[in-house]
Amino acid sequence: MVIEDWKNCCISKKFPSYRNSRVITAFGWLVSKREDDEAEGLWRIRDTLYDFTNFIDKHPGGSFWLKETKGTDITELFEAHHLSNMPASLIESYKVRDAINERIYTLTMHENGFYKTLKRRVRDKLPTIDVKRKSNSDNIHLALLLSTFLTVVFTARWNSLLLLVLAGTLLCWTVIAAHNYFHRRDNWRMYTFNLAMLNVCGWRISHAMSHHMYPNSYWDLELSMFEPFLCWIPNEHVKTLTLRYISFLIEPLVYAMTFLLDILTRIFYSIRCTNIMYWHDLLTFTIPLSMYLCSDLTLFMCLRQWLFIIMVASFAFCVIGLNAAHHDPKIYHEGDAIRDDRDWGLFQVDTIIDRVDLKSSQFLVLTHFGDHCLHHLFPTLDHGILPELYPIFYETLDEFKAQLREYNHFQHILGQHRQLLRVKSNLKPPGLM
Ligand code: HEM
Repeated sequence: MVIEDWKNCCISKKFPSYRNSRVITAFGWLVSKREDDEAEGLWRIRDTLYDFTNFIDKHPGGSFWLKETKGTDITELFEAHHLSNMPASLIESYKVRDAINERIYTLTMHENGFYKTLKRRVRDKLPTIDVKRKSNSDNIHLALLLSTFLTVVFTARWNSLLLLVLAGTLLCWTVIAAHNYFHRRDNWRMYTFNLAMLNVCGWRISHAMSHHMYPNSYWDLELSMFEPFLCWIPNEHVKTLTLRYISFLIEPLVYAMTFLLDILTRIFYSIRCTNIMYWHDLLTFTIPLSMYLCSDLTLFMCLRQWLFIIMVASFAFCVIGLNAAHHDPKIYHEGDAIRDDRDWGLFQVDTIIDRVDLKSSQFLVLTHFGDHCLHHLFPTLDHGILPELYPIFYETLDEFKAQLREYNHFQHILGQHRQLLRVKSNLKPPGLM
């Protein structure tokens, strides 16, 4: 079979088959990953197959992670989600046999490579970090949650446009802060992510499993889910000339509709394929319900105001999220030249430019996807802890001749739009630009 050149994926030997589907969903991504990953119906870590069926319900991180990844290669997920050595020592007893075929992913995690070296240093540093920073995050999240509900109630009672916009913005910040929690073991805070029509399980797939593990590659759902409306892959086969310019016009609409489209796609997929709706999808209705119970508004008016709040939240979420770290012509995207050292951690560094203007405030970091590079490398760590890791992060980057790049928000917005226009691949890898 002849594979067109543009389908050569830089981090895997296969073009992900989910990209051939007409409707792209998080669960569809997992289904096709099971076909592509050479895991022979089991769980694959490096070149070994394991059967964790009896461990699913005992997994301290919650059953979701293992249940959903059966039949896939979990090498990167497994390494990035555990800092202690205990999980690695546990897997031996679940070993079945060696895999028949080679791993399809070409990223590496060698013991003396960048990621494993940094991870060892982070593991040693963690016991010395003040846990108060973690409870600060909890307090910020709780304050945001309460303010969101108070503001939606005041909005319904006083019918003010300003309050509607404020409610939408607070909802957006609550959702982003909730993202701090869904990368970890199951906890109540992660469900507050669902308040804006999104779903924590869907995002654990599209964000934690897909985007975090394979950012800016064909495997990254946070690229493919926005296509063809917004397309950041610098490739004329994926991004047509018309779309490059139309994307500028339709961008505000896409931003405002993202949350609504997320739930509509899940409903569509549930009707056409497999049900992926959960009891916690109902949590989003607590917002219109509080408006209805605490004001004299009719049900119709409450629903109208709620939709407006959701659209404001969606717009703010995209302004923050899509201009946070990953899109600029200097950032690695699928098709660009990649550095020779295929270390997974270095790949993360090359696909990110951090936000420099957030660093001074834990509130801003938590609500604006700050400290993004460290968060990608260690997703289960609280955002409050990450600043403490910079000295060892810089030291390790220097040793491996890599660099953490930083922009302010304005530079990111500019860069993201230049990336929407870019169709020529970078010929030099990010480290050598
Ligand atoms: C799909 C692969 C996996 C994912 C995404 C995953 C995810 C997680 C998460 C999110 C946590 C909680 C971390 C925290 O809140 O700090 C966790 C903890 C844990 N997991 Fe997993 N896990 C996976 C596979 C496994 C496997 C295969 C084992 C062992 C057989 C395992 C053993 C443990 C243990 C012992 C803990 C608690 C101690 C620790 O955090 O190191 N996990 N896991």
